[in-house]
Amino acid sequence: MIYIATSNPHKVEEIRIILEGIEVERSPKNVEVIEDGKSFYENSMKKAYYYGLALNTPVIADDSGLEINALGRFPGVESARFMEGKPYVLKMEKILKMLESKVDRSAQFVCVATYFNPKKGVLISVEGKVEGEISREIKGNFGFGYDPFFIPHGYEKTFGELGDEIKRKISHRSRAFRKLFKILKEVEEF
Ligand SMILES: O=c1[nH]c(=O)c2ncn([C@@H]3O[C@H](COP(=O)(O)OP(=O)(O)OP(=O)(O)O)[C@@H](O)[C@H]3O)c2[nH]1
Ligand SMILES: [Mg+2]
Repeated sequence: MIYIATSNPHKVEEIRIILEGIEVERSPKNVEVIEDGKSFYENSMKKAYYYGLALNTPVIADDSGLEINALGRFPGVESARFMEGKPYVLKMEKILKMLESKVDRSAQFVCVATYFNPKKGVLISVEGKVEGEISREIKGNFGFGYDPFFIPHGYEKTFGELGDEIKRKISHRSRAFRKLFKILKEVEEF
């Protein structure tokens, strides 16, 4: 069993599906981590490091977000803090307004997955991405956050409409965590 260094239950559910066969649990402690990093890497490593120290056992962390190219890869590492506390539908409506005058609707979800073993000082971070575009309408209730207006390349529907079956195969999170555990199978007894 391995703890996930997150306060986000949606991530725990998705990582559990991705890492089928490996038992994962949400951290029993909520560790206050200031996510002031300029990159997903910095925030992901910070979360893994501080949770790993607090729990004194190996942990995995995820820092992720949506980058919209015509908006200078906004909201990026600010994805969670943009309009903090407001429902995601309001965040998405605001972003759709920001995109009204733009031709380029390309975007990508990015996830950096980090493993930290405080006993051996092993820290490994890998990135996963899924390219796509921002839809003109908010559609579907699957997934979480900005899923209902992100259409992954190769599909006509949003992640919100496509659901777990597709997302678990192609999402930024599944790509990052599958890559991470491929390495861990070699370097740590997983
Ligand atoms: O629609 C989405 N589908 C996804 O698959 C996805 N993955 C991340 N995000 C967004 O990016 C931010 C994460 O911020 P984040 O990595 O800091 O996580 P968080 O603050 O929720 O929990 P924690 O892991 O930091 O405790 C939040 O705004 C999420 O909505 C997603 N949105
Ligand atoms: Mg966060």
